Amino acid sequence: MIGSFSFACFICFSPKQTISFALRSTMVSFPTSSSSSPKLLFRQLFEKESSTYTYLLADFSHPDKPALLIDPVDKTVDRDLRLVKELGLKLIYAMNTHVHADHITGTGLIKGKAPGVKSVISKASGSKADVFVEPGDKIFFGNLFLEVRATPGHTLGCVTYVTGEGLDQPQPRMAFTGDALLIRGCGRTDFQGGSSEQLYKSVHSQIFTLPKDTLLYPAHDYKGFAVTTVAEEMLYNPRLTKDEETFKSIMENLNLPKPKMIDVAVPANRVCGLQDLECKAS
Ligand SMILES: N[C@@H](CCC(=O)N[C@@H](CSS)C(=O)NCC(=O)O)C(=O)O
Ligand SMILES: [Fe+2]
Repeated sequence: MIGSFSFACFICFSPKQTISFALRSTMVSFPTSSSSSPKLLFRQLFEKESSTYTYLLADFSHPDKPALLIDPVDKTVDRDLRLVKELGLKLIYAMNTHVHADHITGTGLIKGKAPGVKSVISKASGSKADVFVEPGDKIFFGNLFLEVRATPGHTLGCVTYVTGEGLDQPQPRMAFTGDALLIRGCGRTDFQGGSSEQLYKSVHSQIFTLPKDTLLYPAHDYKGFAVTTVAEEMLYNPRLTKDEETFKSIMENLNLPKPKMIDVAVPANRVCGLQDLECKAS
């Protein structure tokens, strides 16, 4: 223990939805060596059938240890909830970066197994969820927050969640890019409102403008990578370093087969995955 202090905590999803309350807290020592902040607990989890990354983030210095999951997968929900329990965290949000086409989101199952957890997705996704986020919104967990950036192009409603700026926030910043930016690649743009023109603009205006040392964490990796940085992708991304016309031509000629689960996954994910009884209509 290194001291105690009072502070205000804000839960703020949009300028219109702000709840604030005062808390008394005790700072605890740095919980993990995998994070660059004294408060953030961070875990990168992998689902091997769809090569999906799920991210667990928590404010470990807050008495409740509030936590969130980004892009949970239905098949690994039990693993993820076990980890949350083992670490003594209170899961408050199960979030998606977009409507996934290759696997069923774990958010619906999580809501069934851990009542009180709220599902989160962008308003632009047109999907059901408890909380709809828009660009600029902040999703607080304890004293930490994620900021929402719109990064459409892979799908219309894709967002990137970026750790907040400021002394108490993790440095370097971390950005969870979904399928907008993959390590040395990017999401395909040939279905679900995809647009290569939009994706190019999204990455260049919303991701490549972040500080160069920002750690980028994608929703998938098919090549064995785990993390990259803005600087690395601006130098070495084989698609996004090209000019816009070349990028569009690359994307038009990918000729990828449709994801095996697309016909099951997209309809399920539009209603927050399996067991969506608690999801509110959009
Ligand atoms: N083979 C997989 C699907 C692979 C795929 O299409 N991945 C997507 C992200 S999931 S929507 C993608 O955008 N890939 C880009 C790329 O360059 O590979 C399956 O059948 O599920
Ligand atoms: Fe996707």
